Amino acid sequence: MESIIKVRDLKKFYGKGESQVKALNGVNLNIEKGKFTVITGSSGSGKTTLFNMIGGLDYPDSGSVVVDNIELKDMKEKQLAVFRRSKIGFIYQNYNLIPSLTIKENILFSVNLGKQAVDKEFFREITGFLKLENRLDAYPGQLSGGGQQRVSIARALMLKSGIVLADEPTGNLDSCTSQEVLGLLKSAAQTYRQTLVMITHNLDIAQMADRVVRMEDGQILERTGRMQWKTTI
Ligand SMILES: Nc1ncnc2c1ncn2[C@@H]1O[C@H](COP(=O)(O)OP(=O)(O)OP(=O)(O)O)[C@@H](O)[C@H]1O
Repeated sequence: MESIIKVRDLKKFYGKGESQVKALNGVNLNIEKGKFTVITGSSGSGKTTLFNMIGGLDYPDSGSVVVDNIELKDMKEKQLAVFRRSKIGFIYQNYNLIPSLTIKENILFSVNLGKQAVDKEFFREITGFLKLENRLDAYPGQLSGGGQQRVSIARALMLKSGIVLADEPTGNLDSCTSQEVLGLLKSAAQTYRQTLVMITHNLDIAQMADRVVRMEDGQILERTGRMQWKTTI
């Protein structure tokens, strides 16, 4: 199986001396194309730091991240910004919608930012899939939390980037809405052949994934059997 994301001996330390935090302490990870991977682990284990490295939002101290055959550490800030816009659909806990734009404008925001042509047929399909077709002229504040998260999923999918990174996407939703939104996100990722990487504390969500990797103290533990884990270093 082809790995679309390859992380090699990735390190990111904060601070110096005794107070130094090894947020990523030699992470190795291959993520297969088209699969749904969950990254879980306790608070402070390094999940968000890893997410930021894979998404080209921050530079590591050492090691390498290759996304879709692109080595991220070789890129300058501006190139990374272009990479993020074109290659990654981001989904966050707080939705990150622009309140003064309509739902339609929010969904098209990333595509317009990247100056990509809008595929109108795909837009109709995605908004139908995510049950947003009747809310396109509304504003984010007029939608429920679940509705707003469906908008951010639509915005990520519209990029057709192939990779969707989601950081606790249901963290602000009740459990019933979480299930609905996750079901839609998972089936949309499958239908549109996206590689979905999701950070979550929620073990119910982890059960829906093709693969679960757990982080601890800046390292990846891979499941080797029922409730057994080993480091990948
Ligand atoms: N900018 C920073 N400056 C200093 N320390 C940081 C910084 N960012 C993260 N850290 C530290 O690095 C470690 C890993 O943080 P990270 O946010 O990646 O963990 P996490 O697993 O995502 O935690 P959570 O589940 O609480 O979001 C933590 O000890 C955190 O305090």
